[in-house]
Amino acid sequence: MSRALLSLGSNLGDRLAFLQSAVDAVRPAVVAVSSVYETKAWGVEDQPDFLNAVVLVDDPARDHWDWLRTGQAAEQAAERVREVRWGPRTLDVDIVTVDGVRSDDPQLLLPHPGTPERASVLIPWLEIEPAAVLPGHGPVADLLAARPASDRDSVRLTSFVLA
Ligand SMILES: Nc1ncnc2c1ncn2[C@@H]1O[C@H](COP(=O)(O)OP(=O)(O)OP(=O)(O)O)[C@@H](O)[C@H]1O
Ligand SMILES: Nc1nc2c(c(=O)[nH]1)N=C(CO)CN2
Repeated sequence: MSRALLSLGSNLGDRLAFLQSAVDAVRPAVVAVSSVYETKAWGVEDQPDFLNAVVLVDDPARDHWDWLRTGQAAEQAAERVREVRWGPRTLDVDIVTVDGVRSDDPQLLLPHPGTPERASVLIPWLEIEPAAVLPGHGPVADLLAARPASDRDSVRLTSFVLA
């Protein structure tokens, strides 16, 4: 069993199409896909708004490294150019959690260390798993409640739909 939560982000080009391409890359394993949210950029703030979503996947045949490779292949297919840390990108696929796996390998940190601070991940995650728990950090609802209101307000539900 390997159940993973992937976070998807795009702020360059046809953002919705790039998010859809990531969902397509994991299609047979998809358990749930969140709505699409438009979010103010964190990290490097002077860049276009992102579209963000999360997808829950399950495939007993895959381990956490397989999910990383799949995400990176989707990023490459989106012709992502790696330039600035936290800078603009056609597609970002982060592996948020894989079962209860903890990893401090820099190639695959699990859970993804940015998660507790990112309303752009916590809000869509709660939408599809209201009782979600981030291993080592506690209930996702509590993590979101701990964020300043400005963070929560920087995430807006859109009417875009991922198929
Ligand atoms: N949980 C993870 N999910 C995806 N990539 C990870 C994870 N942990 C470590 N990495 C590594 O991070 C690198 C990718 O970094 P990337 O350029 O996407 O960072 P970023 O998206 O700018 O920042 P952040 O990781 O804080 O969202 C890859 O080399 C990958 O191996
Ligand atoms: N709102 C938002 N901001 C970001 C995002 C993202 O997905 N959403 N990804 C980044 C690069 O990792 C940098 N900043």
